[in-house]
Amino acid sequence: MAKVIHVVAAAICDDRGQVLVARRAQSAHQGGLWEFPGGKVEVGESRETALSRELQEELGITPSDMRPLICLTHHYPDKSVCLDVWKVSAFTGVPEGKEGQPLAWVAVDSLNPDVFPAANAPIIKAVQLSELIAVSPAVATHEEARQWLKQQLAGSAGILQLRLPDWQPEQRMAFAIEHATDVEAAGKQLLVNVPVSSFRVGTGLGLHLPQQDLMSLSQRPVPVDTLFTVSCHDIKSLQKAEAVHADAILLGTVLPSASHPDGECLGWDLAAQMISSVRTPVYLLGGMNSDHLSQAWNAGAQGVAGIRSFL
Ligand SMILES: Nc1nc2c([nH]c(=O)n2[C@H]2C[C@H](O)[C@@H](COP(=O)(O)OP(=O)(O)OP(=O)(O)O)O2)c(=O)[nH]1
Ligand SMILES: [Mg+2]
Repeated sequence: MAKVIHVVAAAICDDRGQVLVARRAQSAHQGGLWEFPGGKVEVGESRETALSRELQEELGITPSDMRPLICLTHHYPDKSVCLDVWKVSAFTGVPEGKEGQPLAWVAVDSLNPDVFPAANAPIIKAVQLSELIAVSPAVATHEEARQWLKQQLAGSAGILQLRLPDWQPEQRMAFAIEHATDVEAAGKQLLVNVPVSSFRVGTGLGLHLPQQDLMSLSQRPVPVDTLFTVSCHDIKSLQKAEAVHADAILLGTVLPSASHPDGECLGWDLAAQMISSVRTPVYLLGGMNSDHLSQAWNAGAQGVAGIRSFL
C-alpha cells in the first residue's frame, strides 16, 4: 500500500464561534474544495513546527495557543493522508490568503461537509463538539435530576447525558423532553440514554446508546441532524460505532473511578492506541475530570466524559 502522507492542519477558532477556512486551488489535490489551512509535514519536522510553518506560509500568522483536536487517516483513490488537525485559539498576525486562496470565517455550526474533502466529515464534527460531556449520576427522584441539570446548565460541559439507570426509559425520555428547551437555551446539547425504540426524533434531543445496544444495530438509528453517541469498551464496538456512523464515542474505562473502583481499566496507552484506530471523535471515560483534558488531547481524544467529576 502507498505511503500515508502526514498532513497537519488547523481549526483556527475565534471567541465568536467561528472557524477560518480556505479554498484549495483548482489545480491542487481535492481542488476547489474548502479546507482547514495546513500542509505536509517535512522530514525531521515536529507536528507543532510543521503547523506553525504552514500557517506562516499560507496565512502569514503564527499560532500562540494550539492543541491537538483530531487525527485520522483517509484513503483517497489516488493517495492516503493522515490528517493531524489542531485547534488554534490564539495567533499573532492578520490572516491573508498568501497563495491567493480565498478565506472565510464561518460559524462552526454552519460548516457544510459537502464543500470539504471527503476526509473532513469527522473533523467538522470534532470542531463542532464540546470537549466535556457530563453524565448524570444515578439519582432516584425528579427533584434530584432537576438539581443536577440546573447545576450543569451553569457548568462547563457542552454536552449533558441523561443516564438515570434506575428510571424507566419512558420516564427518562419524558424528563429529557421536558427540559430540552432549557438546555438548548443554555447553548448545550442534551443526550438521552434510552433504547432506540423509546427515542423520539425531532425533539431537539440526541441519542446515546450503551455498547450492548450499539452492537445490535445494522445502521445509524437517527437522522444526521440528531446527535448520536455510543459507549465502547473494546475494538469490536469501536468498529461498529464507525460502521453505523456514530457522531462520537465514549471510550472507557480509562482509569479506576468511584463507579468502577477495581475493575479492568484500559490505561492511557491502550486508550490512545484504540483512539488511533478510528476516525470518529472519542471522549475518554472513567476516572476523568477536566484536569485530564490535556492528557486526553495528547492521547488523540476529543475530550473527557464523567459522572462525578463535573458536579
Ligand atoms: N490542509 C488540508 N489538507 C487536507 C484537508 N482535507 C484533506 O483531505 N486534505 C488533503 C488534501 C491534500 O492531499 C493534503 C494536504 O496537502 P496540501 O496540498 O495542503 O499540502 P501543502 O500545503 O504542503 O502543499 P504543497 O506544498 O504540496 O503544494 O491533505 C484539510 O482540511 N486541510
Ligand atoms: Mg496546504
